[in-house]
Amino acid sequence: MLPAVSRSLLSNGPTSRIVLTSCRHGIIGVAPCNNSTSFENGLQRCKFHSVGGKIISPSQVKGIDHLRDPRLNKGLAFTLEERQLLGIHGLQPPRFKTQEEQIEICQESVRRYNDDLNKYLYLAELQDRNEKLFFGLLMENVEELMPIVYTPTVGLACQKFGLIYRRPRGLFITINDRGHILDVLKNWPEESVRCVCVTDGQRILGLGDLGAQGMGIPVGKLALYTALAGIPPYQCLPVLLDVGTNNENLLEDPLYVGLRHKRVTGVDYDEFVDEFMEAVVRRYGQNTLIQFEDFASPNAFKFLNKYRNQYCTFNDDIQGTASVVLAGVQAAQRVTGKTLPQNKFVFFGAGAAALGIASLIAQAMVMEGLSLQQARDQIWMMDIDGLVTKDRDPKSLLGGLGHFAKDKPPLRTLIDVVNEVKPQVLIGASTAAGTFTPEVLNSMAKTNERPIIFALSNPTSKAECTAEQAFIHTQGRCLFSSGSPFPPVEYEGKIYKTGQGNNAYIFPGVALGILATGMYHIKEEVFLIAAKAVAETLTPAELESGTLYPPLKQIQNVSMHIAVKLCEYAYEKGLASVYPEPQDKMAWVKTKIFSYKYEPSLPDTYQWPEADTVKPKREIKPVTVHGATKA
Ligand SMILES: NC(=O)C1=CN([C@@H]2O[C@H](COP(=O)(O)OP(=O)(O)OC[C@H]3O[C@@H](n4cnc5c(N)ncnc54)[C@H](OP(=O)(O)O)[C@@H]3O)[C@@H](O)[C@H]2O)C=CC1
Ligand SMILES: CC(=O)C(=O)O
Ligand SMILES: [Mg+2]
Repeated sequence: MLPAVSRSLLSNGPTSRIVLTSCRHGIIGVAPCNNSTSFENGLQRCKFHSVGGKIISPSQVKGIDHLRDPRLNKGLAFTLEERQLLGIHGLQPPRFKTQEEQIEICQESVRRYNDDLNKYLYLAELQDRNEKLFFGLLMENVEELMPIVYTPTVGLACQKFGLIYRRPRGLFITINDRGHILDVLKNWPEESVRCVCVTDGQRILGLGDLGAQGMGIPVGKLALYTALAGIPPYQCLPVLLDVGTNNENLLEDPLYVGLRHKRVTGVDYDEFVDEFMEAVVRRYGQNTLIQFEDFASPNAFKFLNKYRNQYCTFNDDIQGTASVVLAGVQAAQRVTGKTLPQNKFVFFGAGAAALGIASLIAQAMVMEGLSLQQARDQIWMMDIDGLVTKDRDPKSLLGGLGHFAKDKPPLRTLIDVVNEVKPQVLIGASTAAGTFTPEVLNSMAKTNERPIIFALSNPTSKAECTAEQAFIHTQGRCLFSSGSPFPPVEYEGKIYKTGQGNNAYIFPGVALGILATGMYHIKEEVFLIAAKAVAETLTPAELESGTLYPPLKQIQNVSMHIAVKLCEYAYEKGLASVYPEPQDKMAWVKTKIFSYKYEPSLPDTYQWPEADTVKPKREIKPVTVHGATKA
């Protein structure tokens, strides 16, 4: 006998047809076919999930699905009633454990691994097994576990992707899918995707071209969308665009899982990305947020400029990084007492991250009264060839780098530039480990009471200097931040905490603000607002301890604060598309937040067969064994 919900579907009248339904839960069931039923890609859409992908139809879930589907699984937290009514009684040990107890066990389990990659694998397996437990564990232990699901360990996971690959997560779209990318996108089982994070794997952290193995990055970024900003996991889609790789080692590696040829470039590549963007909005709507991540610098700038007024998109490496560094600089002003225009900046590395930061800082200086040229004059850029000067070939100066070129002799080394410029702020985004030498750090300390040092390159192995080196060689006076985390440093009896100057302080909150307001395009002001929001959440006590960013355990509050500020901005400027305007913006933002807490698995709507329809007990018939009759 079918449960009541299905029975009611079957009795929809003589004109109804019954069709097989496949939904995002991978569930097959029956549903009536009528005018309100939509067909797409040969399958009927699951009407039960039309409310934000949250509602689960009990009539369509088999008992065992509650243990096998990571979104339904609660492990030993199913009550006796749930176990019996869902038909999973006996499929688990008889003990009951609350979610809190389960989180404690997971904490202990993850700590038993000495190797970070094994911790990563444990967490990936947990996410595949029990989504709410995974996010509960992550959200309650951000400081301890962010370095595992994110930088630095995610870098190692990408490098070893071919070896550790177990279960699919995210969508792989290859250059061979041109012409039917929408069909591939339709294979994604979620109906209510709101955010896409996409990479082509060409510049994965500071590790270079990892091709298809770069998938770990959008997966990690989107785990932070949920863990740091509460964006529901089913609204997030990680995408890897595989156009090949120029990494010779990977091309020869039998474990490599991507297309085994050099990168496709030029018009074919551009049209491929165009088709992908169109396919996303066709399937999920015009204001689906598309975050570009870890593209090589020329492509990063090209797509940002091409799409920013056409789609709801931003480039995290350019804009998110710019915002987090500006936040750190604004926080540092409270210590140094200098206004933004009173600072000179030297950038070591002049790629996507550095140029994004330089441009946003210049914009912020203009808001404090400088002309754009005066602002740019305060900023000195260096790349692998040394100081960026006016005598360079203009065609080699991409992404607006030429705006910062100086009319100076081409100084080659960082120490020469630091000695010449005497900057207040030194920013590394070069992927070149150890380049902030003791000599460079000493020079910063000689000309500044409180030198400001950012070693942004990821993962840890690529940082321009360690936190310890920064404090030792500036006699404990620097204000230091790094892209990947460093433990606190003890120097001459004092403990210094360091902040993580990472765009993770920005992109989750920005995404939450965009979703809450339905903005169609993301203007540069968004990143100025986000920077201010981060800087103002830093308390004087935290600043006193040496860090330029709020502690990671506060990062969920930071994201909400950013989202509220973006709500205020979007409604004031008429950029929001969600109406009516919510009066209490914080309350509104909170309605968007995913809760990792387990919910009852027997919704009120669930109706069980009435007593008279229950199948009677099986009659026990006597059987004959070797001629004798047994009851
Ligand atoms: N903390 C954070 O939130 C973020 C950190 N990052 C990190 O920043 C780093 C750079 O990223 P991104 O800007 O996108 O990368 P790009 O490849 O776009 O830029 C790298 C820049 O560094 C220069 N460079 C490379 N080697 C040296 C060297 N030995 N000496 C001087 N300059 C050098 C390159 O010069 P040339 O072009 O001449 O080769 C280029 O200008 C990465 O490690 C990335 O992980 C990025 C985004 C966010
Ligand atoms: C943090 C980040 O986005 C990067 O290193 O690329
Ligand atoms: Mg990145």
